[in-house]
Amino acid sequence: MPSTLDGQLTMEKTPSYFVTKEVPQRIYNMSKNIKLIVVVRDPVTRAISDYTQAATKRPAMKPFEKMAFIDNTSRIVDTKWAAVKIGVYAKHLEKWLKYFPLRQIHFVNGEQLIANPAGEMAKVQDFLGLKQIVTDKHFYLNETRGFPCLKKPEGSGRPHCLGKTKGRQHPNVDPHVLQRLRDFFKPFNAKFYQLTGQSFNWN
Ligand SMILES: Nc1ncnc2c1ncn2[C@@H]1O[C@H](COP(=O)(O)OS(=O)(=O)O)[C@@H](OP(=O)(O)O)[C@H]1O
Repeated sequence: MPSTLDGQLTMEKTPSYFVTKEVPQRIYNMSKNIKLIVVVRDPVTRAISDYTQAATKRPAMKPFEKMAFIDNTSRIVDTKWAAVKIGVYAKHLEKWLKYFPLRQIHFVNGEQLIANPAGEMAKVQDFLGLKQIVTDKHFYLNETRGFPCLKKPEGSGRPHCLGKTKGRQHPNVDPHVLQRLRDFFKPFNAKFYQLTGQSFNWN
């Protein structure tokens, strides 16, 4: 991490921090008072998003319906598959809570970040003790992308949307497979709501 002067905030993001088991202790050793932000979304949609991204790089990948289970007959969810494993948020969070109190962790609701970006950003700014600089004036819905993009409130400068690798079309997944995954994640989601004190209404 670069040095931070008085009055400055340094931010750093990598999605894999949340799920890499050595990271909470490493970060604790660097700073016990650090503020942590985790963006979470429905783990079933997250798994499909993860798969979509991987399948773009590896077109020979098996269909999602085959990847999700350990074999074709038993319908046991493959918890070793990263797309599934990462979505078991409660297990990852428990490791962080051994080092950091909940008040130092802020959870951004990934669905709300799309539906109401200014609202989610207000909570982030609050958590970081910042003035409410980013507001609804900074977002507009890009109809073509179907996602919010950033704009300068004064109308000057070009708007900025995330790159083409974000907000990709997901494959249609067999509804029975989706239901099986929903059932699998249900208790872990409940545990996550209990640990965070927040309900994300994923089921
Ligand atoms: N504003 C805006 N524009 C485009 N996409 C948006 C936006 N806000 C959130 N999202 C969702 O972000 C998902 C991609 O995030 P990732 O977690 O893959 O990003 S990364 O791992 O940090 O690179 C991406 O997932 P996919 O839809 O599966 O591509 C989006 O659903």
